[in-house]
Amino acid sequence: MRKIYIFDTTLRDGEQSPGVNLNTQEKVEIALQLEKLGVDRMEAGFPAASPGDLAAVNAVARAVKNASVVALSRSREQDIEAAREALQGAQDPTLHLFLASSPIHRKYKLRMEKHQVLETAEAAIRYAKKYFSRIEFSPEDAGRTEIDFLCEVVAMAIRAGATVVNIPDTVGYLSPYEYGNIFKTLKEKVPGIENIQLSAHCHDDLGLATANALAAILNGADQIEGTINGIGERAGNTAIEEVALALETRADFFQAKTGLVLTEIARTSRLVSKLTGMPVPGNKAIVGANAFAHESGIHQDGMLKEKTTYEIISPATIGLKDSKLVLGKHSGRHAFKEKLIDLGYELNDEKLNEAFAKFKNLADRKKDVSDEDIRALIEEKLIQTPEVFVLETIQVSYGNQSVPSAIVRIVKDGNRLEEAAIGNGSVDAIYKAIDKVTQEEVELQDYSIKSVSHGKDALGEVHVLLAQGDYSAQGRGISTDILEASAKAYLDAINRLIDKRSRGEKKRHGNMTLI
Ligand SMILES: CC(=O)SCCNC(=O)CCNC(=O)[C@H](O)C(C)(C)COP(=O)(O)OP(=O)(O)OC[C@H]1O[C@@H](n2cnc3c(N)ncnc32)[C@H](O)[C@@H]1OP(=O)(O)O
Ligand SMILES: CC(C)C(=O)C(=O)O
Repeated sequence: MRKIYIFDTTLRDGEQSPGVNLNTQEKVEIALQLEKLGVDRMEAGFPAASPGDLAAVNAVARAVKNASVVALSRSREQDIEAAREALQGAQDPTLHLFLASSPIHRKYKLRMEKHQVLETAEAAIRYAKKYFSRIEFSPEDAGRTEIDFLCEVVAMAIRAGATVVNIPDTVGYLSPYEYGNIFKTLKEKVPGIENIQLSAHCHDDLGLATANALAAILNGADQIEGTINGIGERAGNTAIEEVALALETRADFFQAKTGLVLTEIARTSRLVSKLTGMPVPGNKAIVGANAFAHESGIHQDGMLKEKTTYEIISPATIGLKDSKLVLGKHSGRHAFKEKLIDLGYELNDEKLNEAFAKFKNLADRKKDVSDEDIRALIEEKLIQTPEVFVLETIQVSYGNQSVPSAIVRIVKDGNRLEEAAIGNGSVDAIYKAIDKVTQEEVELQDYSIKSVSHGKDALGEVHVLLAQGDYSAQGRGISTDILEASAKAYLDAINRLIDKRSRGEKKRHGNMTLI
């Protein structure tokens, strides 16, 4: 199996993500984690960019023992000197020199002719060779460079002493077929190419960074450059975790592997996200929160029967505990029952069906149904008392300049009863309308509300305590809407009061309710 070297540039190209700025301590923390991950080379920064970056690269160079620390430099002596200073103390330093080679960059940015590009790059490599035994050279925007000129540039870099030649698709312009062909052509045409390593550096402007890196591997690339979570300039770089897992999962096809400690991937991803402040999208391959989460009933049923039906990678491979079955409106009974067992509930088929119907109802109104939501649903069911009054609908009118009003429709013995009322607030209006329907004279002694799950669509749980003469009862209501939860709690307490009264179950002692 061929070894593919991993050149991590999270601390350099990754840091070029707009809005990201890592201080020395943060760079060292990430570098040490990258070392645990087992990257072969790590680009720590661009020392000529600022004294702060020079110091940060130096701190990384001194901290890291098991990977080559790399510093980026333009093809200019002053940048090379800055990189030299920054890499002092490194066990195995690499200098990364670059100069653009494409017609657009030559004409507009560098204002150089082809021969000047060749001369400038050669002079820089030869100057650097006095100080560095490992030199990587990158013809920037190689992807849009005339192939014959690119061959000339690569041949020059090899003659001048580069040990790795990198082929950047700087603007993420190429298709995998075209990018792979560049490697094939260089291998066929450039003398001495077998004496150096060829590297791939791709950007994700067209969403092709990982595909292009894999195409490069299929056509002879020895090294892949990329970042954790795919962060980087504009749309980012090849995500290292994607390449590593593609090679691992499809070793049969690629016949190549990285030396990464794959179980460190999830931890590294979280650290990079935390310190760069760049959240990982939920649907991001390998490290996104949904990468091992299954929502639909048919998939969940398959997963419960045999995980490989819907998972090509085990979450343990990247250091995660387990896959997640996320309950939502597409879930089925198998997954729901499994979740209940996890949460400690064992219901018979009839109760399960009832709970499942309630769950589907909630899932229609709520994006994710959490464990707390399910507990709340089940417990509400288990402690339910006979329902004399059943809430059918409420309609509330509220404006900060008008008097709140509510209309409630309640079913009793199969008859629909409707009443309207105004109140000091929306809840007060609802409660007055309910009083009119139930004709029960009750005193609201306590009202509390709390959220039982997270997010804007969290379930709200309302508790009320009602008193009527010698009787008192608590009521509880749960809904994604707090007014509906309030109405349900109030009616629940009235139903319990009626139940207690019918059983002669008195009494309150002071503020204590006997249950
Ligand atoms: C594809 C990539 O990701 S390359 C890396 C990109 N990263 C960065 O640019 C981050 C760090 N950069 C910086 O801090 C600054 O750009 C610096 C310190 C390097 C240079 O700053 P300044 O001297 O103010 O120059 P500025 O950035 O405005 O312009 C770049 C100059 O470098 C030249 N240049 C660009 N690439 C190279 C190169 N590889 N080798 C030599 N010269 C180069 C440009 O032609 C321009 O030269 P000019 O001033 O003669 O026109
Ligand atoms: C410096 C080079 C490798 C680069 O980052 C690019 O071309 O994208």
